[in-house]
Amino acid sequence: MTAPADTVPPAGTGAGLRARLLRALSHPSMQARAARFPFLRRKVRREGEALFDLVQGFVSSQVLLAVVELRLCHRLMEAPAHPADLVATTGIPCDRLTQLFQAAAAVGLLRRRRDGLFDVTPRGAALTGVPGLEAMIAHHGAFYRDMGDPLALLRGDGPTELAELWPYVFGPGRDEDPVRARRYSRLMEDSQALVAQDTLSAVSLSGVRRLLDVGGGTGVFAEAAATVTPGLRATVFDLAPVVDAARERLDAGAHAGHIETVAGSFRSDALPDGHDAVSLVRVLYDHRDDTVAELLARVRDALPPGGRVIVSEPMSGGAVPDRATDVYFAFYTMAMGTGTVRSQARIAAMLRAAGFEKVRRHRSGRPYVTSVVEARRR
Ligand SMILES: CC(C)=CCC/C(C)=C/CC/C(C)=C/C=C/C(C)=C/C=C/C=C(C)/C=C/C=C(C)/C=C/C=C(C)/C=C/CC(C)(C)O
Ligand SMILES: C[S@@+](CC[C@H](N)C(=O)[O-])C[C@H]1O[C@@H](n2cnc3c(N)ncnc32)[C@H](O)[C@@H]1O
Repeated sequence: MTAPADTVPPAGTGAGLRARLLRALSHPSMQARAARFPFLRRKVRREGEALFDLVQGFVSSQVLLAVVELRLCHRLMEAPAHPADLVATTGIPCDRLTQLFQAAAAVGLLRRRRDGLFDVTPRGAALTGVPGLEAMIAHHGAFYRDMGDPLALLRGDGPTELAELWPYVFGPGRDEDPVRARRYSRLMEDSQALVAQDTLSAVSLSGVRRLLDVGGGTGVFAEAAATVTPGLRATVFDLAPVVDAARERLDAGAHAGHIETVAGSFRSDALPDGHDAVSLVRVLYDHRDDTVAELLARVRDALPPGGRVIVSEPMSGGAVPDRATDVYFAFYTMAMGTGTVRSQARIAAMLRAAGFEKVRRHRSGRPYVTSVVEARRR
């Protein structure tokens, strides 16, 4: 099959040369021949490994899930062990458990010692300490089932399990079950610690007296902001069942007197005013462009001229696609139903269209945790 004429650059241009080279590299005989040249051999091997890594990604993820479900890193942090030591408590035959230990060592979570015992590596120890990470890994079953047929997901055929897990994206009405709201709030709460840490190291809130955290969940970000900003008072705005859970959490914490909660929907209610900054942490990527445009208009209306809006969430790499956000978060938000990851440039454009100026895109140290864009109301 030949490519359409407009995709094939004229012969003799650099792009034409590149297209011919790529076509040649797709032939097995050419791949074998390239591997015979010492200066190409390393490149050929690396490309093979990179392709194999893509092929086996799901299997590695499921090894990780088994490690998490068995609390293997926790157990081995107490004392190094041989797989045989865990047969009785796990109910897994020794030969299979040995395979799991080997696999976990191969992906860098465990280390096989000379005496045949296994212990954890710094990576395995870090896995147990990253707040919310094990809960996130454990809930991936729903996501992976949605990814089981990626073309159906891309076409938007049928319901997805993640949409059931995060029902609030469909708006009030689907989100009144308090047990369900508590469950998703807990997942967000657990994974918020790193996001708050990176957001607050990207932006300084000094000078902000009143912060409104829209879609603030159970108030973890508001608390973190109050902790690093003396004198800051915050308001958490979220749907009624989430706000109930927030109040319960906040009342037991150190900043209860400094953090108010207001229940409402940003789809139908005006946002509370009297704040000099508004944060939107992991909120926009849950929603379609029209919902986001309306929300940003409400944020603008709630702020005084010069007031700040801070957007923090995993963002697409845009012109330079990013592995964590353009793969994992893009498909995660797609499976949620209405969400999408947007690049910093796209969010900046939406902010400008909503009446904001002086847009700043902060460089992210960990795009897989969050990226930040802030702006001022005109
Ligand atoms: C001791 C010896 C021998 C050497 C020491 C060497 C040394 C110092 C090593 C360093 C060890 C160390 C301290 C490592 C620390 C590692 C850290 C902090 C890792 C952090 C990793 C964070 C990860 C992987 C975060 C993942 C986050 C995910 C998957 C979040 C998903 C969130 C989702 C899906 C949210 C969904 C909610 C919604 C609704 C879409 O908004
Ligand atoms: C992904 S969570 C983020 C929570 C928190 N900001 C965080 O990063 O952990 C999105 C939040 O937006 C809230 N939300 C969704 N739709 C909303 C609406 N229409 N009005 C107010 N809050 C809403 C959800 O209840 C949820 O708490």
